[in-house]
Amino acid sequence: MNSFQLANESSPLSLTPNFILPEHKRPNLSQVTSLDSIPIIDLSYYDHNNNNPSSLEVVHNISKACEEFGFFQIVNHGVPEQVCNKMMKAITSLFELPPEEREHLSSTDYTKNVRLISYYLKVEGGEKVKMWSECFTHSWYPIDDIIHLLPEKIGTQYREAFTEYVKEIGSLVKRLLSLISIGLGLEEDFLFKKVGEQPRQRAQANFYPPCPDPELTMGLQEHTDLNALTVLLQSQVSGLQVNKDGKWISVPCIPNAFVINLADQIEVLSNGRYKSVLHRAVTNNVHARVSMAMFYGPNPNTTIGPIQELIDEEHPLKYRNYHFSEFLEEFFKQEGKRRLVKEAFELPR
Ligand SMILES: O=C(O)CCC(=O)C(=O)O
Ligand SMILES: [Fe+2]
Repeated sequence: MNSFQLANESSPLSLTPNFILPEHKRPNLSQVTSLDSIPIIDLSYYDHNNNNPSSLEVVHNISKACEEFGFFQIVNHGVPEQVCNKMMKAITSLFELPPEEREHLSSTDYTKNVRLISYYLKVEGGEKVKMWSECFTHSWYPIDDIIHLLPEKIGTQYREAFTEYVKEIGSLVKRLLSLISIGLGLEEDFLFKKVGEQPRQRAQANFYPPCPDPELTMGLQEHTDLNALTVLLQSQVSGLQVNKDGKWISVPCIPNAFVINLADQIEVLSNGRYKSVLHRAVTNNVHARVSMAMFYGPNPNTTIGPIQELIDEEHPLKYRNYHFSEFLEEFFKQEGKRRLVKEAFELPR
């Protein structure tokens, strides 16, 4: 795959035109603020068997983060550091394979379970501008069915690391969904039951090589995640930015933390109370950056719509009910555009 070719050998600091965004789509990095920050939540203060003040505070802080930012980081979450490190190493090795060895994985067919993709943005005139990233994506449920789909070529290292990682993330997601359910005033297993029967789970390993001019291009264009909840692990190189009240704020790298991102289905289920917010990944010209997004979403046959208990006079019904498969269809229809997927299911005011 020739994703990161430069304009010519003698001028390595110029990008080929197919990576250069029109001016109004560029990251405008000088405008990004680090004054505001997404909350950091220490999960060790939560005791499942005890309604003590510190447990209630954890639930409260998560709920507040979901309302105000749609994003938070968690520390002391119980996932062993070495499991995460192994996963990051395996992803790095995958993207270090010579292009000809990973080329056969790339595909634009989104019905293919395992594939390497390059995202793009369609600009005026229908032209495609490539993002400065490569993403390796596949499902993660049920893990025993997936693991043999991961090609031999990418090695046992990834398979082994992923098998361990997935178990940890599976139970972390369950804990997070119960904390989020309690925060919404629901039974603690509510969201897990709603999303959890044969969920649609996708993993996406993102790779952002150093970019000669980070002001001209983007690692991943602004988007919201289409699933219910995303658990993101990032290497110690910053690049993720979250939109808060129209301003971009950067997400600092904290050792052994996960970034938790509420996605579209929870926004809809919570009738708009919890936010699925725009985020993007920018590049830098020094270090390669790697991240692993674990997307957790409903089965395509699941009916999604605002939870009855969260609708009242003050919070009138905001979205119509739909099968998640309809949502996916709309999502793929908007490929390459600034996606407005959940907006397509909003009810008129
Ligand atoms: O690399 C990142 O930090 C962001 C990744 C992301 O937003 C995604 O994979 O949906
Ligand atoms: Fe995302």
